Amino acid sequence: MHRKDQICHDDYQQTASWLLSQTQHRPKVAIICGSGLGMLADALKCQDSFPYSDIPGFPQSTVQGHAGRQVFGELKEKMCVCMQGRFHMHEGHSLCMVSLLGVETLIVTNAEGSLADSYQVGDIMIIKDHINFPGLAGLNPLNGPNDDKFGPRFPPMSGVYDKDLRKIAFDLCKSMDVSQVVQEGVYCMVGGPNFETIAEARLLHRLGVDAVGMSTAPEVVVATQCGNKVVKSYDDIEPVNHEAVLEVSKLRSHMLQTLVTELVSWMDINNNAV
Ligand SMILES: O=P(O)(O)O[C@@H]1C[C@H](O)[C@@H](CO)O1
Ligand code: HPA
Repeated sequence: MHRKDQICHDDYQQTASWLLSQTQHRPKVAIICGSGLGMLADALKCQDSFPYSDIPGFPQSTVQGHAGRQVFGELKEKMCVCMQGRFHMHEGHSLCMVSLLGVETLIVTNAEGSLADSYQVGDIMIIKDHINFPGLAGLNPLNGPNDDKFGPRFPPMSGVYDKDLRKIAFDLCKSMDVSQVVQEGVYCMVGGPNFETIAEARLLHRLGVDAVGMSTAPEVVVATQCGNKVVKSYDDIEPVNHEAVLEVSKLRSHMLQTLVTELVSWMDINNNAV
């Protein structure tokens, strides 16, 4: 949603309360669907879905391949909420408010560009850590006066990507017999919306970045401040333009959907509908 220095906790709370008044679902897991990966939301059973334009105080998703709906429903009998369309920093928003819905675990997917020499187009990478480039330069979603209702002023970011959930994801990939296309690596967020120059890509590669994209890090920073566990997977691609990104993400969309579905089914979650 909006930057925290523009919108306060009460505003987020009003939006969250409105959503909770419109649905019986009380999700413990939130899934952010990356470019071209919105079918994760379509798979939810007993859906209640809300176009962003109908949600009070919600911005619009403007990137092609992001439908712009908040979808509540069940995945393997676990209550989830999917953001079918995320807000990128380059769209002027940098943060989601799913924590106020009672969500405890965030699963983030996206479609990004590979830099690691050993990666192939279409590989799936499980993120083990990130570099928040805009954040390092002062463009942080936590900028502005801190409201302790969100979380601490100086939240630690070591061990953000939950080790146990990552292990479960890898074990699931083994049992799905797809380990050959699954990688683990470091993701770097850049501001976009232009893709990197060759010199910029080389710089990131030298810094140890395995894949680069324009999202995810701010969502994970905010979710971590709010006390959520995060697991992250994404299609790793070598794009030349956004259409190519969407095309490649289609390659693995089914596999990613199965992986996220199985991961959710393994989570120890108590459903508590109203
Ligand atoms: O939402 P994600 O991170 O999957 O979207 C990527 C990043 C850019 O917005 C866009 C570039 O193709 O796709
Ligand atoms: N760079 C930044 N963002 C991206 C890329 C990329 O190469 N591919 C998909 N999103």
